Amino acid sequence: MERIPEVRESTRQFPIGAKVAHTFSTSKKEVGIRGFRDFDLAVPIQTWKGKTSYQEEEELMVDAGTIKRSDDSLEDSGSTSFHGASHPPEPVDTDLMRPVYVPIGQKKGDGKCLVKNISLKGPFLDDLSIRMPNVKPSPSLLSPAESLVEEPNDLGVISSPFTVPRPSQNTETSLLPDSEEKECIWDASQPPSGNVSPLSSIDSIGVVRSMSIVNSCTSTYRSDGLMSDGMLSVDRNYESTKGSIRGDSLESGKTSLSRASDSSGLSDDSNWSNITGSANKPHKGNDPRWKAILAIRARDGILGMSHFKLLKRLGCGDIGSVYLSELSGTRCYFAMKVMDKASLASRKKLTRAQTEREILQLLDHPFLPTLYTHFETDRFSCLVMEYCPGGDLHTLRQRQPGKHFSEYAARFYAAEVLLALEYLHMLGVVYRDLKPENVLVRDDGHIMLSDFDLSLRCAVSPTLIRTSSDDPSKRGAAFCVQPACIEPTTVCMQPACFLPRLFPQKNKKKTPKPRADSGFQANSMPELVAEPTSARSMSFVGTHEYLAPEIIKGEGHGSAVDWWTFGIFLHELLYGKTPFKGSGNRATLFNVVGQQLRFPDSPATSYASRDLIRGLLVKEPQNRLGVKRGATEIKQHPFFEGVNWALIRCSTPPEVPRPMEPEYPAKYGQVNPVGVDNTSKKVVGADAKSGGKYLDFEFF
Ligand SMILES: Nc1ncnc2c1ncn2[C@@H]1O[C@H](COP(=O)(O)OP(=O)(O)OP(=O)(O)O)[C@@H](O)[C@H]1O
Repeated sequence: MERIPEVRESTRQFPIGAKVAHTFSTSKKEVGIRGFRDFDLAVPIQTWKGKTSYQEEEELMVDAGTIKRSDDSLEDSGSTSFHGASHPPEPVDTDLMRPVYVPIGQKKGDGKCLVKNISLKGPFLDDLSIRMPNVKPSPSLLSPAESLVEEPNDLGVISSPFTVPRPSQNTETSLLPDSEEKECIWDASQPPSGNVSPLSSIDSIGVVRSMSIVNSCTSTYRSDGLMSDGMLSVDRNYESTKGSIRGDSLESGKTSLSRASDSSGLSDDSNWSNITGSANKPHKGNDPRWKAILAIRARDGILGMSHFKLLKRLGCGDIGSVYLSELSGTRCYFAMKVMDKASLASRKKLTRAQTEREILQLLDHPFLPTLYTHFETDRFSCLVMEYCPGGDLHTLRQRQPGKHFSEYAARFYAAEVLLALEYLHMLGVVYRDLKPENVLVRDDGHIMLSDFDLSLRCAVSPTLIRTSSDDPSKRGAAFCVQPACIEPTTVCMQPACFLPRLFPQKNKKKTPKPRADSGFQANSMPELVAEPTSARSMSFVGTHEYLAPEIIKGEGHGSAVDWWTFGIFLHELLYGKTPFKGSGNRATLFNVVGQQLRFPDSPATSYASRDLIRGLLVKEPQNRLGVKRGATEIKQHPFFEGVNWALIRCSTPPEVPRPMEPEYPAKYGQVNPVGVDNTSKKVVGADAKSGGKYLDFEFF
């Protein structure tokens, strides 16, 4: 059983002006804070409050053990400045996610140290001791060995003194300015390439440590093969301000949060939209919306705001608002996500927006959104996507008797989501934000997984595993060995849809065997394993009730988080609630990490469904169902027995939304984002907000 983490009752906060101790004790043990000299410092200075967005950075100074505001003088050559809280520290509260703000930086030429970023660490005692291997103290503070390290420049910013372990896997570098902060991912199966800073190491307690530094990260390779460090991350806006209430339920409004890195600039590749054709989406060839887009493009050259009528706001997310829009005169409807570029920049959400766009560009799958075009105006960045009139699964669930889906419906939606996740993993995309709110229902009742701004892009090497009955070692490689999901009486067999002719089912009820033994059924079936199992991120990303334990614990996470969230998702569909929800976010996170999974007494569910959820909600990611062979092994679970994976898109969904009303414009009028005249493509002034033919509304 897992240890229930202790609360850091004795964590101190340091108000401005306070003297900062070099060490302090906790209820568990003394945690070393070796002081500013080494920049080996963990200073909790600010309590994070649930929905607070820290947008305006304000420098706080740590000066010889004293925290000051940035407007105080920085004369002392030993001073360290760091971006800290945006307002004075508040009294200590009991919020679980109290961050430990860690200044990191480097000495400037004048002896001052500008620290660019801070990191929010997890809630546990171990997080208090944070090694800061990236930081280059002043020569006078260095040991002789450390003095050999290359000197920092004197620009006052970290220029990139550290080595990205696997640059080829950092997929976010292409369009961003050098000074961007980026999430750094790495392949945990490989030692880092290039020069690792001699200062890189794991801390004394062996806890994964990572810091966000401008455009760089550092890594440590542990002898057990796990990367212990290497993260580019800072986002104090890590809880989105969305939190909207959907449906009538108290548990609605799950909020995505992100401590992943954000950037301060977005590339303007406005040409991109107009080279996006069906060429990279071969399955869209017969789509009338593609044809309409292409026809306009052939006629007018490029597509822009003036080609669309915005009819209705569908919703508002953390990085933009989504509008139902019509490609004028075509009766083709789209969902247009409109993002205010200045707002993105000021809120450091540009990287998220860019990630989402890049991922959308990749997709061509029936259960994932089609990005029809993208364009930029002076003020806005717009993504034109497929419109889903059926709302989201959260709302749909609220309408079900007992506010939960039948097992039949849950299986259907879960199966489609599973295929979407499988496809994403094949593309090297870890989705990270699965929840019913993000599963939209198309006009035909099939699903569409939406919202990729929290996703992680990483490298993946799809592998075709050919097993052979006469090669036991290879045979084993294709088997799903997930003891955690297997109870003594359980058999994980190939579902019927995988067995026609090829693999006759063998008395599975009479002779239950562990799944490892049942793997013989696949003894000649080639299997594609396309799971980005080695990618690791240190970001704190997701939605409280859906966060995987490894994310909460800050251990580094990879694609297994999607299988965890898939388990929570299935639980919510079947029972109408998530399994670890507590009285607040703090309690929820504790439950996720430490509480055993227990199923509600009602509604009654099948053993197979519970077994699957149990297998997915294994706290240790390495033992979780799906982690070895991805969706393939989940598809083979008995819960999905009978699912015809290849033809599921042709099956009849549990519910089909009412047909779309044809006269949207008449009903809704035409609406327009504030400041945009989509007939002239000009940004118009404040006058345009009042009156006129457009309805105006705010963005965020
Ligand atoms: N393709 C679509 N069709 C119909 N409605 C959509 C579509 N895409 C988004 N929406 C609606 O717009 C809302 C905002 O979506 P958006 O993806 O911007 O943010 P989000 O899902 O709320 O999350 P986040 O804050 O993480 O971006 C959604 O909640 C959904 O109701």
